[in-house]
Amino acid sequence: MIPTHKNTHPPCAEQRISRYDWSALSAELDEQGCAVLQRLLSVEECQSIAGMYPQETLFRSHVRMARHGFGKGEYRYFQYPLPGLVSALRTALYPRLAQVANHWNVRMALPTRYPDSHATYLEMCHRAGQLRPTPLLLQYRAGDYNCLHQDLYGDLAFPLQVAILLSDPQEDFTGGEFVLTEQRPRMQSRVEVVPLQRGDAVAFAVHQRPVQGTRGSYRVNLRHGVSRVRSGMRHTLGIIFHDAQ
Ligand SMILES: O=C(O)CCC(=O)C(=O)O
Ligand SMILES: [Fe+2]
Repeated sequence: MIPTHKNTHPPCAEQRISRYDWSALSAELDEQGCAVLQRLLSVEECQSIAGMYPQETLFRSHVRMARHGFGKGEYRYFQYPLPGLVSALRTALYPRLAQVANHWNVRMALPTRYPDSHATYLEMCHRAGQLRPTPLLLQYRAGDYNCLHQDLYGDLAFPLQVAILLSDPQEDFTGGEFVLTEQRPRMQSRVEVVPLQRGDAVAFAVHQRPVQGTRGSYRVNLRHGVSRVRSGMRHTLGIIFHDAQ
């Protein structure tokens, strides 16, 4: 029998990241502070990652949001070594976002420049005492929500992060929209609701970004959160690029 050379392996993270139009995504990040990478993960990959939630040995800590006033719902931070796909996505996404981050810092007149490789950036975090991994898995049930926040865990903070919706908004849950707010100096705040399908990733600014004004760039302060889940269950994978103190 003639073997069929159909490649049934999922593409490696670097390959799938390189398929996106990064000049369009970078322009969207510059203009809006967020951009969606449609269908970054397959349905099977989403189910497999969401299915890790009860496997306690994969995680370093478990946070019940209501106890801290963060909202309602729960999340777990992964432990090193991260699951293969989570680690590969973190490594492959970083250099694309580092270019955007460096461009932003030029525009905001901030001196920090980010290295090209995530391994080098993690070494910087580790030298600064930020050793604990930050990728996390979130789980929301009906009535749960995530208050507006910024994921800062020490002096070093990479200015962009990624969240991947692992549940199907048509089948698994209703409500539970990803939202971003942008606080502008001496102006009213702007809100953005980001529509996501299962497997979509949203890249967004962690805490500040430049906005082009009539007389140069000014800085805005961002927060993100999730509106109340009306029914069902919603899982998200969060990829944060700095490690935590
Ligand atoms: O559940 C979400 O969509 C948001 C998760 C979140 O806050 C994060 O990934 O940092
Ligand atoms: Fe967050």
